[in-house]
Amino acid sequence: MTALNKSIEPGDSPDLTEERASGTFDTNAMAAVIYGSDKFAQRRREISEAISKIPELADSAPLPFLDRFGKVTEGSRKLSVILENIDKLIDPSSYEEGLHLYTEVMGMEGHPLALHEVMFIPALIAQASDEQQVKWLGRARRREIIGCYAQTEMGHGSNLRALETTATYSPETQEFILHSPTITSLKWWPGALGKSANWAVVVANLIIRDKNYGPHPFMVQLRDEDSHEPLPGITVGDIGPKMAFNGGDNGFLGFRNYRIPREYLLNRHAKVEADGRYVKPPHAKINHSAMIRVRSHMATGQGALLAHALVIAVRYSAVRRQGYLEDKSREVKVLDYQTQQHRLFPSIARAYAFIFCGFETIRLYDQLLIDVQNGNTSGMADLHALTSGLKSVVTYQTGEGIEQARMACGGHGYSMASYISEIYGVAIGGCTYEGENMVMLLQLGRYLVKSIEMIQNGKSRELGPMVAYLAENESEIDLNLGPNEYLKVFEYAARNQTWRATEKFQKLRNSGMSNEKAWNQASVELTRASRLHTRLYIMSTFINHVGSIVDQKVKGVLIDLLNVHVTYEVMDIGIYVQGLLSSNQMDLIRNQLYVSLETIRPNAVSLVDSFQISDMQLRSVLGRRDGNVYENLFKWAKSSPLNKTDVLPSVTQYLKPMMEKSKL
Ligand SMILES: CC/C=C\C/C=C\C/C=C\C/C=C\C/C=C\CCCC(=O)SCCNC(=O)CCNC(=O)[C@H](O)C(C)(C)COP(=O)(O)OP(=O)(O)OC[C@H]1O[C@@H](n2cnc3c(N)ncnc32)[C@H](O)[C@@H]1OP(=O)(O)O
Ligand SMILES: Cc1cc2nc3c(=O)[nH]c(=O)nc-3n(C[C@H](O)[C@H](O)[C@H](O)COP(=O)(O)OP(=O)(O)OC[C@H]3O[C@@H](n4cnc5c(N)ncnc54)[C@H](O)[C@@H]3O)c2cc1C
Repeated sequence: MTALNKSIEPGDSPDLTEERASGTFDTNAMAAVIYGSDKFAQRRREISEAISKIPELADSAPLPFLDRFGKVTEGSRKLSVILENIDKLIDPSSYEEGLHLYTEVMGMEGHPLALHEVMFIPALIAQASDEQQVKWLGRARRREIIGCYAQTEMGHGSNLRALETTATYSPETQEFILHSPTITSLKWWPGALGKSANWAVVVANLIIRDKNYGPHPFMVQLRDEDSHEPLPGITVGDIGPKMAFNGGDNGFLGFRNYRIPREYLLNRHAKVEADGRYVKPPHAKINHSAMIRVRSHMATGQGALLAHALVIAVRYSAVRRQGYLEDKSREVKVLDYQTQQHRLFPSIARAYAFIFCGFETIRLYDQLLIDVQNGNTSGMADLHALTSGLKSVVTYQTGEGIEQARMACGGHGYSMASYISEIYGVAIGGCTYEGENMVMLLQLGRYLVKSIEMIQNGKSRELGPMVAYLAENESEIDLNLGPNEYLKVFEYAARNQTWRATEKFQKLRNSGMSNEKAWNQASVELTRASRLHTRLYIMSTFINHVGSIVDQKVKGVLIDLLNVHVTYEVMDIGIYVQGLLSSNQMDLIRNQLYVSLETIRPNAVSLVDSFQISDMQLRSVLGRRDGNVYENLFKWAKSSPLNKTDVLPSVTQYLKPMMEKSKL
């Protein structure tokens, strides 16, 4: 019989082999579900295999032992090896294959092309005219130039309308003059801006004859293409070390009356004619499209980060033995403790849920892109609201899940040998970038309030499908019927909270308070509504996705995982459903959750193995596929640069004299 879990190999820790043998489904079949097709899951495995055959693609040292300079250099070194071998490794026209290659080789600490791929090229695709694409897109795709996306300034990131960088049109020379008038107007944070990029999409206020037309994207050359020196009028550099992404060079950028041709305004949607006439775009917020794209991809991206931490924590929990249950002759795997399962299994469910929900959101984005290219911008507001809420909820919950995974690994989780703190630092960056989470929850809040106002004005029929439930009456809940009933519980909670928050806002406003003050005073309640609405969306896409799965064994275990998800999520929002569920019903759900944890237990390792994250990509001693943790932990510690000598110079120079002095 072939093993269902394809990861069993001789020499593996017997504890992990035992776990893999208890799995009830084929992990390759699950990987096909996670990565969208059997073909792509297979390609991922082939790419990982091909990478492992090129020794220069391996890290030259464990990344945690490198300093900042070493990390930045290592990223560029590996990038050059990738590019020398690219045709052997991937189909260069496949974005997904490229992403897998980069993730595996470069890791998550940042590299010179990260923003080039994630924002610069997408901004050119969405915002450059056909002519401009001929000029720049091919060069960017061939990596003749390295680009970044420079929008945020030292003084302003959230409030785009207050950006200070100006691009003033000069009809005489047909140029824009870029200028940074203050310290706070320096571009600050853009990834790869500091040292790597030689071009940037720069967001600046378009000024024509003293009139400010708001932020617009411009294509700007920053550095000489031969010498890589900054061009005259450009001040650029690295902003220093960060919580994570320290292999990346997030940068600052200032302009001193820096001139670019009129044709460098990215003008697919808005234009400036030679005489200075402004041609309006079809939608006022069309310049935000690069951000909507990244936000649309963040659910899968964050799901993958959560998956990394869970692979580590679940595998380690199956080899870590501590304490006893009934059998006092042998310590128990910590994964057998209910508290450990409660800490980890709902996060496994969330990782799957985020990935599945991400598929749907990316599909919506791809459709919107086609619609917008055809002049139809009607879907923009819906997707903006949805992705604003989604990026906020998935980044926050991913951060929570990763931190729980770290604690689930005890002391060794705190060591960089686990690598979990790096994953955490990267993931929680997402709470801030692409729109600070509270700010984005409030964007969704605006949309929800407007939806309620439509209902109040008798326009329920005009509500989009995602908010139609706000107009429904609640029905009886029978919790024995499965996930769809839990969905109704969530609908109840989201509907109730959205109405309450909206009514609070309206009441304050009707009392004579200004719109802004009333909004501010209702804003915590509004963010709560946005979170519930978003969690409802995540749950419903999870349910729909599981419903569409054909492989019965895979579907069976995903239904078990869905049961963990729905019961955990409903327990987690207990305070919002007190009016709907009795305490007996809450007890019933709590018990269902405990039963579902036990049900999922034999499949826990197979569920995380199915993410098929190679050891190279995981970079974790605790999460190793073979489970041989202890001997490798010792090896890892011995490779610390501090252990190169038995007596450190700092001891000779400072500690020894101190101890000698004390002896006198
Ligand atoms: C496949 C791989 C692809 C992706 C990657 C995958 C995964 C990611 C994982 C890892 C990524 C790794 C590396 C990347 C790392 C970092 C990248 C980070 C890059 C950045 O951070 S770029 C900078 C991002 N900055 C922001 O997000 C700023 C946030 N602020 C805003 O967006 C705006 O200021 C705002 C939306 C909060 C407000 O905008 P505004 O002032 O212009 O508007 P108003 O408040 O006045 O609202 C007016 C009106 O307009 C509506 N509106 C706003 N935006 C939109 C929109 N985009 N579309 C449609 N409608 C919009 C708003 O709702 C209002 O409507 P109303 O009807 O009046 O209520
Ligand atoms: C790792 C990383 C990578 C980045 N990469 C890029 C990049 O490539 N390109 C780029 O241009 N930028 C980038 N950024 C910048 C990022 O997009 C901004 O930092 C982000 O949009 C938040 O803006 P801010 O820093 O101005 O936060 P602030 O707005 O100053 O937030 C501070 C606090 O104020 C609150 N707040 C602000 N406004 C409101 C409001 N209206 N209502 C209620 N509360 C409010 C926030 O909730 C938060 O608690 C990156 C940032 C990070 C961390």
